[in-house]
Amino acid sequence: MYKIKTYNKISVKGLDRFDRAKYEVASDINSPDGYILRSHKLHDETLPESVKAVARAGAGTNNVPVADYSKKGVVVFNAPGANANAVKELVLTGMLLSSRGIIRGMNWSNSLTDMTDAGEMSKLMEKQKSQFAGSELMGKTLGVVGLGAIGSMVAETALALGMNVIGYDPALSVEAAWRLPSQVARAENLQALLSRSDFITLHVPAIDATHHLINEESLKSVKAGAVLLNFAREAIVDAQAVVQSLDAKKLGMYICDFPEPVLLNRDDVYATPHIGASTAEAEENCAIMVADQLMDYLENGNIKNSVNFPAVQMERAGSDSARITFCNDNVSGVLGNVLSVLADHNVNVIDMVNKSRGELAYNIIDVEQTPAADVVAAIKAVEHVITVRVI
Ligand SMILES: NC(=O)C1=CN([C@@H]2O[C@H](COP(=O)(O)OP(=O)(O)OC[C@H]3O[C@@H](n4cnc5c(N)ncnc54)[C@H](O)[C@@H]3O)[C@@H](O)[C@H]2O)C=CC1
Ligand SMILES: O=C(O)CCC(=O)C(=O)O
Repeated sequence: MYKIKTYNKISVKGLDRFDRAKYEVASDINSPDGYILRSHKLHDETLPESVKAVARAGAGTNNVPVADYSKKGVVVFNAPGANANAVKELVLTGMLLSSRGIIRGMNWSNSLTDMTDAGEMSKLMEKQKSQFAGSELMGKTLGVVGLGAIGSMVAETALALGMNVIGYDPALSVEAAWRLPSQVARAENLQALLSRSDFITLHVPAIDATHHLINEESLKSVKAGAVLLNFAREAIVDAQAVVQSLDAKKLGMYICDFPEPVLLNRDDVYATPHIGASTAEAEENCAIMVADQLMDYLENGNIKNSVNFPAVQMERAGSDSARITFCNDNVSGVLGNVLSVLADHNVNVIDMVNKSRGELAYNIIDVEQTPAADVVAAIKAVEHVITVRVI
């Protein structure tokens, strides 16, 4: 029986993927084999030794101490692209809210509670509506920082609305580059993007390199009146610097998914409570994707969509065979030493795969018979081997 510990509200559609004959799934569970979580922060928690994999039902993994877990041989999965459409739609909403008098206009309408005559209300409305006039998105320039799953969808939608789109992404993957519409112009650097954009939207991960990417210095480059949208992470923007820029009438508005005390109760800030991925569809997509990945790893050792391990997939050699998986420091000779252990114990290898990523290597070896406990112990004892499983 595998045990899965859940954190946060995980879609039932995803949890239903786990066959309850083989899996116990609960928020309160001892010695779990795996975790499924959303934004719950794991940095200050002790990881039980039983945990083999952690599945983030979403995109960002900054709430998981990935580097520490890598050292322990714990695979961290995420759900790339599974909530991108939900975020894209909220970004679009943010752009529309910032360019039209929607919120102020609705608040004004709702304040007319003393009026009882519909005709009088209509007259007043026609007289006052000019204070809520706005501008259109068509023809404006959108700068997209980070052109991955979300950034590319936002860019595509903006182009369809008749906007000009420029993008900046120094780490763009080949796959993401193929996905990108050819009309997206490339900015040489962040400063060039900021100086040309009427709207700036951030879609980068929260990593050391993006910490306070938007700060006092970079905000000097924005066009007067530009709207900044942050549906990525709080840490990417220095909120204090944003407030200074808003007060100086440089930045026009800040639309974000991360309220901070300094941002509250301002007409030029709209802050939603981290609801970018909070749609039924996104929650289901993410939960289903990571549940499937977690099961395939626990039951077969296959790895898909990990942020710290290589992608490794191998068909089972046959129903009579057994599977050994192990992960090790990515140094030479480890696989050879493990194969020597198997040879010394007359364990015949049928099929195998070995891949590495950064400082880690991961291996799947199908063998003719289930290895005895002393063979597993001997593999574990090989220098640089981190974890071993027989499945
Ligand atoms: N508000 C919300 O609820 C949600 C927020 N997010 C946040 O959005 C981020 C992006 O999500 P996805 O597009 O799905 O991820 P992704 O991994 O598909 O795309 C991220 C892109 O950022 C680029 N990048 C990395 N460093 C950069 C830098 N210094 N400058 C410019 N580009 C850089 C990468 O090359 C990549 O193309 C996530 O890491 C997460 O923090 C994601 C989903 C929901
Ligand atoms: O699960 C959530 O609601 C947060 C989504 C998110 O921020 C992400 O996927 O990176």
